[in-house]
Amino acid sequence: MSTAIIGAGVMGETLLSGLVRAGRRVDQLMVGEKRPERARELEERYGVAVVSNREAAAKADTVALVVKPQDMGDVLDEIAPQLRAGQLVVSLAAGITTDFIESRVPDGVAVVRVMPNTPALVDEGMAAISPGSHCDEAHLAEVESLMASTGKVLRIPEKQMDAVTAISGSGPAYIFFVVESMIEAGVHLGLPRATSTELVVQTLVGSAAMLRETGTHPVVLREQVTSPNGTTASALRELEIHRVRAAFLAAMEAARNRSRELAEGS
Ligand SMILES: NC(=O)C1=CN([C@@H]2O[C@H](COP(=O)(O)OP(=O)(O)OC[C@H]3O[C@@H](n4cnc5c(N)ncnc54)[C@H](O)[C@@H]3O)[C@@H](O)[C@H]2O)C=CC1
Ligand SMILES: O=C(O)[C@@H]1CCC=N1
Repeated sequence: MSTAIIGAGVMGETLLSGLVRAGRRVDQLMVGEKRPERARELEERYGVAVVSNREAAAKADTVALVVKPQDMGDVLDEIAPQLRAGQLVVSLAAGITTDFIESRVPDGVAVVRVMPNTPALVDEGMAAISPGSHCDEAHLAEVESLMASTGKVLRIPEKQMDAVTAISGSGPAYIFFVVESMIEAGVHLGLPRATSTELVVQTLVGSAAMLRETGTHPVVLREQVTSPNGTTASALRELEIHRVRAAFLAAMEAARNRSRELAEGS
């Protein structure tokens, strides 16, 4: 089964590198990319063929669209004449609905919407997938296997996609923001930057491993760290005073709303 990736920016390369690491034959992969210097970079790095979008659409069994939501209409108009029944189009773009894609491709082309995230680069990705209306179990299984090469995959109803985008699609950015803030705080407290960075990164990795390996609720894990009248309680009081919990809710509502706006083309 050949796979084409159209749009090889951050997420397109993440998908491509994951497929290569998972052992997909490079001669079964191809890339369509608008920027010539970026195309050359990927050819050199992976030995993958970079072809026109139309050639990619004509040749591949599965066509993964990884361009910005605002570019999706143009790309679909460009490749639609090359697509034929039986092919599978997979969109990784925020906001873009399967309805939008299905209205622009020939009948009989199956469509699956995916929301991945960047930890896929280290095979710890979280991808959610939703079928379009002409999609059967084999198509979903194909996309599941595509995304499972770089992490976990969850099947969800498409109406949950905007919320999923706000939580796991954008999620790594919130975590990196927290990490960056904690490292900076360590520097303010007098720690060398390298020491602060090592402390914060390992604390994050250790906490994530506890969540996954114990399956214990995060509230319980937080309570275990919070000694009566101790340091953690003092810190958590400040986070509540500064309404960090409310800020997270507002931030993720904003991301969900932005995903909805992208569906409307803005
Ligand atoms: N970066 C992330 O963490 C995530 C991104 N996504 C989705 O992935 C998509 C791409 O996002 P990024 O990789 O971050 O953006 P990006 O800007 O890094 O990559 C987009 C790529 O598409 C190329 N491109 C644009 N028009 C093209 C065309 N007509 N033909 C061929 N290539 C074309 C650009 O040159 C660029 O290399 C977006 O729809 C985004 O919503 C989804 C989940 C996470
Ligand atoms: O920021 C964005 O729009 C994309 C979608 C999810 C993560 N990055």
